[in-house]
Amino acid sequence: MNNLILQKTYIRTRIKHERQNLTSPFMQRAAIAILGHISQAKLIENHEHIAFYLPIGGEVSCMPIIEYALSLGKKCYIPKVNTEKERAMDFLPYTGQGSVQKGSFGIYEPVGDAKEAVAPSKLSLVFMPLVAFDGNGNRLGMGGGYYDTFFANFSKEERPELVGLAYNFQKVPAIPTEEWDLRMNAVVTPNHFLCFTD
Ligand SMILES: Nc1nc2c(c(=O)[nH]1)N(C=O)[C@@H](CNc1ccc(C(=O)N[C@@H](CCC(=O)O)C(=O)O)cc1)CN2
Ligand SMILES: Nc1ncnc2c1ncn2[C@@H]1O[C@H](COP(=O)(O)OP(=O)(O)OP(=O)(O)O)[C@@H](O)[C@H]1O
Repeated sequence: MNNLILQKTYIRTRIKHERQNLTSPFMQRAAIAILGHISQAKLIENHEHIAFYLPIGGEVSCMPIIEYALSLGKKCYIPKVNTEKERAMDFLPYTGQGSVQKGSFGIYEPVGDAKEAVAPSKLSLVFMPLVAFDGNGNRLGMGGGYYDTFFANFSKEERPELVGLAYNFQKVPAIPTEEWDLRMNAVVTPNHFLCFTD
């Protein structure tokens, strides 16, 4: 393995380990605090088609934000790994807890198939799971390359607003980057709404 991949693997392992030990009250408080920043910034109000994720392994929960977005009449989508292609996922409509089941990697995914997926160009706001981030908006994910691949063919202008959700301890001094790594526009933590400039 080259040095860059080793560094990514090291950061990923360390932070994933730290995330495993979070308690449910801690995670609930964080999710509510994050919703507070998002509602105060009126981030949801300007968008109609919004992508979320359903958390695993100590990721920040989007559930309070999803409920808030649904209450505003927004269309919400959740990723589903497309097992027929490499590093591919689709965003399917989220209509409530009854419409999801455990899928790839043990993550809850919508029951429907890829035919129901939203056209990627409709999404204007995407909440991203992440393992670690840095002060330049670089993101380290689970290592599957799913988000990088999904947005690889978008030009900068077409790309939706990418907003990571994280706990404060997921911020690291620097994430080593490869040419395909996406930069996020913002990261929301329980303490801060961090916007990154170009
Ligand atoms: N909640 C959530 N949904 C998501 C993602 C994500 O990061 N988080 N993804 C973003 O890409 C896609 C799935 N990508 C994944 C890529 C790799 C692994 C993975 O390596 N999992 C470990 C076990 C999980 C763990 O460590 O807790 C494994 O299978 O060994 C999981 C998901 C689509 N849906
Ligand atoms: N646009 C791309 N073109 C070719 N290969 C890619 C691309 N994006 C990602 N990959 C491949 O996917 C692997 C994982 O990428 P990376 O470590 O950046 O994933 P990640 O951002 O942590 O994962 P995820 O987006 O699934 O959360 C890379 O080693 C690379 O081989």
